[in-house]
Amino acid sequence: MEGVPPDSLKQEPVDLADFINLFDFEQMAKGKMTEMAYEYVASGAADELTVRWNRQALDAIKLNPTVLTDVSQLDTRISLFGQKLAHPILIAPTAYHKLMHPEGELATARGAGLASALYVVSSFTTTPLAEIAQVATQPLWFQVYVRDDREFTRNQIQEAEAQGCQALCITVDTPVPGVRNREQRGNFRLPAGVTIPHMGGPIVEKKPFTWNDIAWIQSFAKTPVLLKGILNPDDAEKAVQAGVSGIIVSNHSGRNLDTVPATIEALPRIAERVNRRIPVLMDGGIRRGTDVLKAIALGANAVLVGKPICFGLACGGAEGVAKVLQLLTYEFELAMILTGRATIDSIDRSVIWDSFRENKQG
Ligand SMILES: Cc1cc2nc3c(=O)[nH]c(=O)nc-3n(C[C@H](O)[C@H](O)[C@H](O)COP(=O)(O)O)c2cc1C
Ligand SMILES: CCCCCCCCCCCCCCC(=O)C(=O)O
Repeated sequence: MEGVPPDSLKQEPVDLADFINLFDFEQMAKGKMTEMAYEYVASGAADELTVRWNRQALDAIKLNPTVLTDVSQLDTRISLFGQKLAHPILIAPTAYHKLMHPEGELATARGAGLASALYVVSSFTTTPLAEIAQVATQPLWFQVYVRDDREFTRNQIQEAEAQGCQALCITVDTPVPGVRNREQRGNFRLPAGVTIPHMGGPIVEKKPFTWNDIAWIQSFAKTPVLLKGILNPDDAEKAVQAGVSGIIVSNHSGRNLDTVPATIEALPRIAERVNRRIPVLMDGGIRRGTDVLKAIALGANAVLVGKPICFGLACGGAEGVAKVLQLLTYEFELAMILTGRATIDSIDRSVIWDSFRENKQG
């Protein structure tokens, strides 16, 4: 358990056959992680209203299935920026994987490989990107927190691209972290020996982070640039005007600004404004195959999953991560079959029961 105090993780074997849906992982992970790590992952900002709304809003959407459709040739494949993916479920960037499992991000990358999933590596990775890239068999993207030291950020991005990362997700919703009361009570700190090799030292200068920085990143980035953390349709329009390659509709799992809307609520109006000019991805509360279907129907090209990956990692390392993704893709395939949709392109607004459709279609 290199770099992690032996008592910081409770690694007793679990039988992954016992996990039948994504919610089971959180239950089990609570017993497997230190309290500090569990509170860090599970919590949201302030009163956690947005955390709850992410789930409630997805639950409230009803489906409108079509019967007697030929779904024998089910095809979940998508293409993003020319990259061919087996399915539209990506691993969201989450920090500090060595708090969840001694193999940290290496296990996550292996799990992504087992489940044919694209993995967005956090800039708060506790494992160097070069090592992750060595074990990855699926595409990697890199998430960027823009540093006060912009030369550091430029080097970080160039290093990520040199390691083979195929896109950059610039997180724009966290100029500062939110009011994280549970994290504060848990007295969050990194255990001795766990480091974040791609974040650099402490902040020395509070520098504004604006659209000018996005233009600057695009001036040297060789890979597609996505903005992660868009909720406002006006910002989505500015992102298109700025020439970015894609956006991720996200409220950071309710960890930053509490009381912003659920992402599934923000998604349709953003998708409408973007009007397919660039891909729109979405995350926040995706736990069921039907959630993936609803997000695609309401305008997402793909979704990302955060907390369940952390819990899967804590429960079973690479196999736990893979099991989370396999359960979700399996549920998604069933949802496609049961709604009569054989391809991703055929998942449109008509699969949403009309009380939730903005443009009623009779
Ligand atoms: C424990 C944890 C750590 C996270 N770390 C990052 C991060 O380093 N960078 C980032 O852009 N987003 C981070 N996020 C946000 C996720 O990328 C993603 O937006 C969110 O988790 C999706 O919602 P979900 O967890 O409900 O699936 C983190 C989320 C969690 C739960
Ligand atoms: C080490 C200095 C970092 C400067 C960059 C500022 C970005 C804000 C940092 C927020 C911490 C969030 C950690 C991971 C995360 O996104 C989450 O927990 O959620």
